[in-house]
Amino acid sequence: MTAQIIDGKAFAATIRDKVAGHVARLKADHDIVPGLAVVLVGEDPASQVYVRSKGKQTVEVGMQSFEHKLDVNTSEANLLALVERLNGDPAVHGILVQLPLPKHLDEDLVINAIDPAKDVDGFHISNVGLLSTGQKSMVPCTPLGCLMMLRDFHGSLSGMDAVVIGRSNIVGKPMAQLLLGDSCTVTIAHSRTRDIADVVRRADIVVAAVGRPEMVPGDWIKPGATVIDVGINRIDAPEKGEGKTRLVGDVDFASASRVAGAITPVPGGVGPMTIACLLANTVTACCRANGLDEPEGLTA
Ligand SMILES: Nc1nc(=O)c2c([nH]1)NC[C@@H]1CN(c3ccc(C(=O)N[C@@H](CCC(=O)O)C(=O)O)cc3)C=[N+]21
Ligand SMILES: [Mg+2]
Repeated sequence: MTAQIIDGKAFAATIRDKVAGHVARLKADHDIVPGLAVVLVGEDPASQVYVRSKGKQTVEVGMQSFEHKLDVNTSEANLLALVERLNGDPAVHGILVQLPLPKHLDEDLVINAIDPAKDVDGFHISNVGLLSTGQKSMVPCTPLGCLMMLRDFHGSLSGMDAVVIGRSNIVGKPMAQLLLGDSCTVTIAHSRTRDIADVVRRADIVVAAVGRPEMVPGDWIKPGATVIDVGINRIDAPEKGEGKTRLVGDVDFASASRVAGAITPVPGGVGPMTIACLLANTVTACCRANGLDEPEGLTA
């Protein structure tokens, strides 16, 4: 069997089209332009690439983009002062502080300083609590994108066995909450899970989010299962030439795609959906801030 490829890049383009439509309507009917502020501390090259990509796509769908770049040695007080300023800025509906932060900055402190209504990453403890109790919240972009692809492919997820590999606050835990919300039977597996191959082999849905290149082999996958690969790992690719690299997921695509029913590729799977959902969350936050009906099909 050869798995169907779930094209996240194409799906993300349809999400951006919907977002652009809502943005145009907000402008025409209410003279409102949604704004997204992205804060980058330091000069990590990969982070710079993502931030540039976010800014470009924000503008492409008609929203305002505010980029704030701070020196790698910036103080916590300085960063918190910026967050406060953005919290109070009515042109800013969404705030994203790019993670990871340099070691001397307390990520939890900074994230929880963001106004939860502007927390388009969904990382603030208020949003985490709201999501886990099934209340309206801002939902983390990567898990939201995964959920959208799963719903699109399967329709209802009710009663399916889902295994999430990885227990991070940014992907694993919120992913599990969303799958539970859609009535899956959810297992979270991680580095200490016993007989992990057998645990994963039970799953109708596998979401791999560990950040270890190609750690999930095809023989962990139940024939016909749907595999969502969240990992984006840059590895050496000497076969492409001296010093070259390539992107791979947390799943061994070659072997898994021979067993799975459907699978997301890397690149072109979850990554583009993450950014599309960031734009979707910004429109949602803007509508809520203005007491307007929020866009349908762009929230969990
Ligand atoms: N507060 C915060 N929120 C984030 O959402 C966040 C973050 N910090 N820190 C860094 C990670 C990483 N991230 C990616 C988003 C899109 C792609 C993406 O579009 N990737 C392309 C490939 C890009 C390439 O070629 O390098 C793809 O998978 O097809 C990748 C990575 C968001 N992050
Ligand atoms: Mg830190």
